[in-house]
Amino acid sequence: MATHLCDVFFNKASISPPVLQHQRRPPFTVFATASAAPPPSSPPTIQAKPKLLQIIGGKTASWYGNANMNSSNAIDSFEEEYGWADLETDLYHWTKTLRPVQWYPGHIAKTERELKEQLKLMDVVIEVRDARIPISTSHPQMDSWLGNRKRILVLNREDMISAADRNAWADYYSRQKIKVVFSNGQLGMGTMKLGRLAKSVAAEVNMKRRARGLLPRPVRAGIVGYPNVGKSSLINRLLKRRMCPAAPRPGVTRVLKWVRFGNDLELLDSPGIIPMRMSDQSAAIKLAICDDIGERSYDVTDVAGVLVQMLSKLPTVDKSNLQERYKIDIDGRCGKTFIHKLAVQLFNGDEHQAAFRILSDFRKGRLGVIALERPPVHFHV
Ligand SMILES: Nc1nc2c(ncn2[C@@H]2O[C@H](COP(=O)(O)OP(=O)(O)OP(=O)(O)O)[C@@H](O)[C@H]2O)c(=O)[nH]1
Repeated sequence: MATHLCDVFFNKASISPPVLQHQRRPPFTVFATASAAPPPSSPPTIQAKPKLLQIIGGKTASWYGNANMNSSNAIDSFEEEYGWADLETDLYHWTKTLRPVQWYPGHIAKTERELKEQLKLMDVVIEVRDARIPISTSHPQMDSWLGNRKRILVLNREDMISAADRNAWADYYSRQKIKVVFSNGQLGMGTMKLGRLAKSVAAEVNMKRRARGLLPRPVRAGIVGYPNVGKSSLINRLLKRRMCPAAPRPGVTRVLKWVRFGNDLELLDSPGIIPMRMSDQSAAIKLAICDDIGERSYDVTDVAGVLVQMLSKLPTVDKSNLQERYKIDIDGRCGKTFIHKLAVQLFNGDEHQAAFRILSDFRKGRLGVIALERPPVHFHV
């Protein structure tokens, strides 16, 4: 008999989880040569959870509601509190027994093949990630595909995370000397900076061409990333024209398309790519929650159940808002019970509809600005 989501929650203590994805994956280096990608097939190592969670991002333990404590008190109390690493451990156990999330439609396989070819033409790659889940939207093979090619990292949907989340990520990447642009593809914030950065790369490329006696040419920038992270919207914002189809569901862009941006740049819009096998199911469930993977790949009730449990545990979420919105107690022990209650209350017992309502509220930002990831505890410099 399949283990129920709630049983998993209560029985997790006896099992050791593997090292979580965000603790495994080393960062890449932008505009540089270092940092080899981890072999995609390397088996997960078992590692004990660190005793003390170090906060990256120059933030103090006040993140967790202890604003007035001195540092030693803060650390003592912080150790006792539930943090991001605990959440990842729980997530591993919650997702372990659920139907695996897998999505690799034909157009993605085709895109992957074509992108590898087009990469040879690109002077710079603009990699777009979802700011709510920058780790889960980083493709494990991207480093090996790109090699030493110049790269600009964009965390899009910045409007969906808090200033504290943003600061934590900005600090995390700046410590690794990675240039990151935060953007809002819907309203256009960050696109001017992105345009400037891409054009400065263009200038560099053409300087080198001139030095070799070649005529200048428009620089080619490929925009790549997971489905539905906002690639086409960013291009439309950059061009100030609706040149690429954009819609609130993954898999809208189906073909690669070059468009011209001024005299200096050519931009390639590409369909979202995703690994053929999602070995990290915690990451996969976050993609499903954020609508960054096709809906046919997951069970909506399972995914909404995990979301409820995450919301009830996340140190940055105000639980009273949720209770007020749905008029149901949220205690974090069983997301599916919550969904069942909501179904009875509002949808004549239809749990699918109730689950969909919760996911849609989260995706539309009705539950507040909520990031599902924070920078890893330890990282390579
Ligand atoms: N809230 C918010 N929504 C955004 C942002 N950027 C894009 N969107 C919305 O997200 C949805 C997906 O955007 P697209 O530009 O189609 O995403 P894509 O990465 O090209 O998607 P694929 O075609 O699946 O590869 C659209 O409904 C956009 O309006 C953003 O910064 N904030």
